[in-house]
Amino acid sequence: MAPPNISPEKFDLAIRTMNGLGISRETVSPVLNNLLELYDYNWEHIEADNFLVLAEAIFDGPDPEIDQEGHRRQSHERKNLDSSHCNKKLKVGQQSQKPTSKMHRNDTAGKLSSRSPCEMKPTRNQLQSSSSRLLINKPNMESNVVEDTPVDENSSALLLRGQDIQTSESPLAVIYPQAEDSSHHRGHKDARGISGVQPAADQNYKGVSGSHERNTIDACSSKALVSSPGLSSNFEVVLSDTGMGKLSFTYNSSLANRPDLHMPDMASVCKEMEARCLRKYKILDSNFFFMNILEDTCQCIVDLSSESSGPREEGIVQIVPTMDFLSGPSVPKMLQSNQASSLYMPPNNLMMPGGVCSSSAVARVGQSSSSNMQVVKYQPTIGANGPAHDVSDITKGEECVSIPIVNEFGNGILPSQFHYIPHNITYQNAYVNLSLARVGDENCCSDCFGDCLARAFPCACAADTGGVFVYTRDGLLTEGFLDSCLSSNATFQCKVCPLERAKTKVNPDPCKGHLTRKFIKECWSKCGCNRHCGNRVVQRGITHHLEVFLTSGKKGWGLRTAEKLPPGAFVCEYAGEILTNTELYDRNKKIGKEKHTYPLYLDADWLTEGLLVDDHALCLDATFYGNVARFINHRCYDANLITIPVEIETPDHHYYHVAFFTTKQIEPFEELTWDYGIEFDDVNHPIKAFKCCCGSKFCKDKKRISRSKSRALGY
Ligand SMILES: C[S@@+](CC[C@H](N)C(=O)[O-])C[C@H]1O[C@@H](n2cnc3c(N)ncnc32)[C@H](O)[C@@H]1O
Repeated sequence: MAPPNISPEKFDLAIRTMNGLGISRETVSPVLNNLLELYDYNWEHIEADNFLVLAEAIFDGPDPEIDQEGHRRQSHERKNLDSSHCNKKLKVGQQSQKPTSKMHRNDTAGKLSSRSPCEMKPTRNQLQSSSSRLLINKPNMESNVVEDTPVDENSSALLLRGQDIQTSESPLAVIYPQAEDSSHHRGHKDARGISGVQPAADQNYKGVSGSHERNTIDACSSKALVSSPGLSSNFEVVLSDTGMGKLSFTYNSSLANRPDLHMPDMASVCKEMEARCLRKYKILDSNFFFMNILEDTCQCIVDLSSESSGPREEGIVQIVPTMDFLSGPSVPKMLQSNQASSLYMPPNNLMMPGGVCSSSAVARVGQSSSSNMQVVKYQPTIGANGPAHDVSDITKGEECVSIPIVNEFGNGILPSQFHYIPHNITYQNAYVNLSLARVGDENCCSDCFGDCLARAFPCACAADTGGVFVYTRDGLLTEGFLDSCLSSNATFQCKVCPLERAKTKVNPDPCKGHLTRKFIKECWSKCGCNRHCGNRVVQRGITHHLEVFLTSGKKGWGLRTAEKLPPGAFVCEYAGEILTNTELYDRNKKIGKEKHTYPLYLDADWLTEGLLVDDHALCLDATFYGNVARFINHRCYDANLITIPVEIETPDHHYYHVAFFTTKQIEPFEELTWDYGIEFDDVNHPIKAFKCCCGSKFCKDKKRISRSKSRALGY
């Protein structure tokens, strides 16, 4: 009961606030009474900072009697400390001058010293420096415990959250070993397999949340890690050649002595973290891998640690050894631990716990324990982490129509990751002059209105195509134009083309020649017509129903139409990053010959470009940023699509669009194909040609044909 001479409301509030910390009324009452007496029933000091003085007085007591419920709540709270709490703890640790486990050690809870109230009231700094037992946090409205407590939400007052398990040692990260029930991980992994299917992931999340509550890991940071050499309780993520950067996950030293201590394997930690991220941060992306976060963190440190303002060196960080459970294209290439020493030289002078070790020791670490991770420099691969696919619409709403991903094999496989872009975007050095000033009167029809195709006479925009529009009123290519495109397959041997000129430098191959191309010239924004003008087809984007589908053969993914298409119909343009040829060579060198890449030279007018050099010649690369065209597979000669260069916003043909049109009528669910113009016997090409499975009777891949003939003959 509150003494009669004090406000029962205030007394109750103090009790409730302490209750919120798991401290019983029986414990609080005598301490509060003593405090009131000490402070002459002046509530101001006691109420300050959400009864900080009261809580401190209780915790400074010899044996604060915390009731069973309080214990339960406290341990529950401890297990649920999230990283934001830990960050606050970090601040506390940084401010700390000399950690002591208690304030006023000689005082007792029930009998406070006779110092004056001013002397008695600990300053916030004092309190913080005493925080090795007290975790101090702002009111956390997410916690049930604190929610019960009336707290001024606007107040930045600190709230004591009960006794903390922290010791005065403050490891960079503390991982409490848990006996894991792995069953829920399996569920999570399964959910990951069906990318983009949100309900499944969500279901799984609900299913495992209870067990996660019990297994929550405290991960607090406060100051530099003091790790014991030889102690096997470390995860190491070492960065950079010099070993200057390092992520280290180490057991709290008090736990390191526990007999049941064991280092969980990294795979389990990653799985658990993925489950937690799903639960806590609602990361439903089925392609989310915790290892990628670690890798990104390392990459970020590497990036920020360099003063160089040069272009970002991607993929500098690689984590070894392999994490078998992490498979799929989004995962950075993980090396098998036994490959680590042979394929990738570990960095010299790698910092290890307790000092610098030799590279052979590092190699041993890489090979020996799945708990240790090294990060070594390697040949960059670009775009290791990519966005997840939306299986219902790979375009993510970027096009006027949805284009689903269809896998009829039920194996859950999805296309490799890339960023969907409906239009080309410059990568870095490519120069595309889009200025209005460059579009002269002869290159636009500013005096037109409405639909140019409705005019009695073709406008200026038809001049390039012989004074006739190439489109019909139905939005199809005219038969005449389509035929002329199909028949203009003569190649020209260019003596001055960028490929030829560059052959002694990066690319040693002589130019094999290019097709002479007919251009489409569309009306554009500088014209007077409207967006629905019949001479604007490609720029309006995809209109037909298409599907990205997994082919039954060895071609991987392909593109097909879901509707019947007439000849001359626009399907899509080839969208990707606009690169200079030099950038493409560099990129391909890094990617390696074996990987799928999606480049396309913008070579349709190289003949008239004069002394075009590789730094200026352009190409499109849809490997990392692209649209559905990147899925169109090759077919030798009798493909049902043709690419046609399209001039829209730039009057010269240095940069242009590449559009796919149907060459014939195409039935619903027929695969869309185009002839890449590949020379399958060209062994010198920087990109190794695939084994063609186009199925055409005109197939150019002679090796494949002889192989299949041999098979048919039983050799
Ligand atoms: C532009 S991508 C086409 C999309 C690719 N199939 C995919 O799964 O992402 C080109 C790659 O597809 C494969 N490909 C395309 N046409 C093929 C064909 N006729 N036979 C075998 N593989 C083919 C080759 O691996 C080639 O490098």
